[in-house]
Amino acid sequence: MTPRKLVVAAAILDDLDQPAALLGARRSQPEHLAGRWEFPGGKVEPGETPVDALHRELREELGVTVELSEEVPGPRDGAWEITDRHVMRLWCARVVTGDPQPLVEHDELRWLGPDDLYSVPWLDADVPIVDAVAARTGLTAG
Ligand SMILES: Nc1nc2c([nH]c(=O)n2[C@H]2C[C@H](O)[C@@H](COP(=O)(O)OP(=O)(O)OP(=O)(O)O)O2)c(=O)[nH]1
Repeated sequence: MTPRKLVVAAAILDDLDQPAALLGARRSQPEHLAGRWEFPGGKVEPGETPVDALHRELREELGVTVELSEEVPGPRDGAWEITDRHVMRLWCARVVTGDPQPLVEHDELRWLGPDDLYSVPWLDADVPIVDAVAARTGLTAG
């Protein structure tokens, strides 16, 4: 069996101590994923560490540098099963420099507060991960 590729992504929060909003990103490609929302990130390239890959992806996709905080672990050795070919690791983050823009792969970004966290059509695999981020960070309504 071919090992699944590792995708790294960020739950970008407006504030790491008292988060009130999570940054969602709408995919513009490929066609079968276009219009669905996800955590910005991408695949780890050979020779790259997961954390280096995440910083690179966020620079390329959103034009920002970030500070990473805790990882949000998934059930498969700390990773989340997102497709039959990919697993994903996810870290909480905050923007340090730059104003996030949908530069490549996305056509819209939106800060989602507790009341509208599920108002966008997340990729199916991301829904339980959004739940985990909300529970872990206290980003929940009320
Ligand atoms: N970046 C990112 N990808 C996600 C998330 N949730 C989720 O199911 N995916 C899926 C979408 C893609 O099928 C896969 C990786 O996305 P990608 O754009 O970096 O890679 P890709 O489709 O070119 O991958 P590949 O077929 O060439 O191996 O992970 C998420 O929250 N963020």
